[in-house]
Amino acid sequence: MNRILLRAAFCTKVITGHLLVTRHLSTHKMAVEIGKLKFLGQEEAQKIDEELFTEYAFSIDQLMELAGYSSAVAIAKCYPLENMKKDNGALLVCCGPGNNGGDGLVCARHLKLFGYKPTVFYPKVPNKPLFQNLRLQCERMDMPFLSFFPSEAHLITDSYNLVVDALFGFSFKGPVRPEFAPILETLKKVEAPICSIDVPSGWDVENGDPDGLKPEMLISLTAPKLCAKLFDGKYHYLGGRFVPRSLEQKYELNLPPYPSTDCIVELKQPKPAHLDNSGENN
Ligand SMILES: NC(=O)C1=CN([C@@H]2O[C@H](COP(=O)(O)OP(=O)(O)OC[C@H]3O[C@@H](n4cnc5c(N)ncnc54)[C@H](O)[C@@H]3O)[C@@H](O)[C@H]2O)[C@H](O)CC1
Ligand SMILES: [K+]
Repeated sequence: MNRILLRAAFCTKVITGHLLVTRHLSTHKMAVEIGKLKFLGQEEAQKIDEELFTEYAFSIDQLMELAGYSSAVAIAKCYPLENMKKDNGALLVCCGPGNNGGDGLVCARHLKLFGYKPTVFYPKVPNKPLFQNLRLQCERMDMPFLSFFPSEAHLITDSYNLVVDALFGFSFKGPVRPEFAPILETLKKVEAPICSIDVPSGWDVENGDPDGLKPEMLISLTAPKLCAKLFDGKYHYLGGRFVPRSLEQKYELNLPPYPSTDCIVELKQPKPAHLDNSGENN
């Protein structure tokens, strides 16, 4: 019961002496104890982030690229372009003023390269080269930027196949300030699926928000945050496959194995045991 199921597609090559064995386990399921996969509190998420930059000498651009790329890959997997009915894959990507917003811009860029048609809403661009450049890259790739947020939710529902929510991540502290409050209020009423990067925006990072956004998809980065325990949308993915083993061990993250060379892994709440007849869940 108290487990997360990981659907992993494996293709492993094992060389033993002169024997080459190739194993294809295409629908193999692995169960990971939910109690083992760490759900991070706000401070711990920030500490790990800080340590990646200091102790492990990563730059923010590197990690943001991987975070945004894995988000785009997860979205493309769950919402294939060929199934999109509105305007050949029109999407709205909402980007906030911090690094979560940066992930959103990277995600938009990769979605564009995958053939989707992202429009970006980026109301507060930080005065730092990183964000200015990310915005410019999107502009130069012919992505439209909205100069104001549509006040009516149906305008968004009618025009876009889905909304990427990259407004706030693990540094959000509620209540939401007035400049972003109407945006979140409108997003709550949008009927197109919402895909939240790292944290559903406006949710308390640890306690969620029962009256907040109800994303259909959540892409947790590094490790899920505590609020992800309350996520009950259709798809929950883990991305950001950049955590060194020693850091994972130090914080006892117990990350699930990513399949093969994938940058994402799906996290699935199992059905209650009495409903699951597959036998694979035991
Ligand atoms: N290690 C990783 O997993 C990585 C994750 N990445 C992404 O970075 C965000 C966290 O980024 P950070 O800049 O620390 O914060 P946020 O984007 O969550 O937001 C900060 C931003 O929001 C403003 N703000 C905070 N509270 C409010 C409020 N109540 N109302 C309005 N505005 C608010 C604040 O002033 C800042 O401007 C993480 O979630 C991942 O998505 C990295 O990209 C890679 C490494
Ligand atoms: K978000």
